[in-house]
Amino acid sequence: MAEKLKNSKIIFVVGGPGSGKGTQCDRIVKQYGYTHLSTGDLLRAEVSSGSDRGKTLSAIMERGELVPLDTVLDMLRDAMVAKAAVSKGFLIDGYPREVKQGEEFEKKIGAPSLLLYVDAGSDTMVKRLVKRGETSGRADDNEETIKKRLETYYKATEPVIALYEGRGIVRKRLLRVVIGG
Ligand SMILES: Nc1ccn([C@H]2C[C@H](O)[C@@H](COP(=O)(O)OP(=O)(O)OP(=O)(O)O)O2)c(=O)n1
Ligand SMILES: Nc1nc2c(ncn2[C@@H]2O[C@H](COP(=O)(O)OP(=O)(O)O)[C@@H](O)[C@H]2O)c(=O)[nH]1
Ligand SMILES: [Mg+2]
Repeated sequence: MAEKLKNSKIIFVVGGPGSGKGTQCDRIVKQYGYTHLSTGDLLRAEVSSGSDRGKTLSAIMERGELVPLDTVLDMLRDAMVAKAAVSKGFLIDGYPREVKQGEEFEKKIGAPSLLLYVDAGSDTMVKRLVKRGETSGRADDNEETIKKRLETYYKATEPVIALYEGRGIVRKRLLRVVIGG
């Protein structure tokens, strides 16, 4: 199945909760026409479907914890395969959330050519999320869950950035030349 994805360009978009990943991805899609896949959105779609799996996921997300690796990776791969034929490249928003997620992705799908790091201070992230919570309807945009999400981010996700920095593919801004036009 992953055969179809062999030549796909992949960009990981990583940053804390509320750092602006979704906002940056929308801008990149408008300019470059990449396919934006947010793993958080894929998970929320499963929750809204009302399935048993969705109910388990929703409880994990409300605790601000990470969903089991295989669940996210299967959903992500299915979504990528569905778009492979028409996509110029993929913006994978909110993934990997932990080093292991990155390793498994590379084994099953392929290596990213770039990691876009969306950086924001924790006070800024909290303020934005509380504000977004006024209208987002998201069960995890409340102060208690936001605190947990930040803890999870600093503990599990920041090491992902260090890993890819070691490979020299982390960028804080996207240059036109990098994304190829
Ligand atoms: N690879 C992933 C992606 C998401 N999640 C879970 C934990 C997150 O807290 C929740 C929501 O994911 P989002 O990416 O939507 O969450 P963020 O906290 O980054 O918020 P945002 O929409 O602001 O990016 O889903 C996960 O376990 N594994
Ligand atoms: N002031 C300001 N707000 C932003 C910026 N980028 C995103 N936001 C807001 O911050 C909130 C979180 O952004 P979002 O893109 O959903 O972040 P994500 O959680 O990383 O996907 C939203 O309400 C955005 O409107 C920015 O550059 N400046
Ligand atoms: Mg988002």
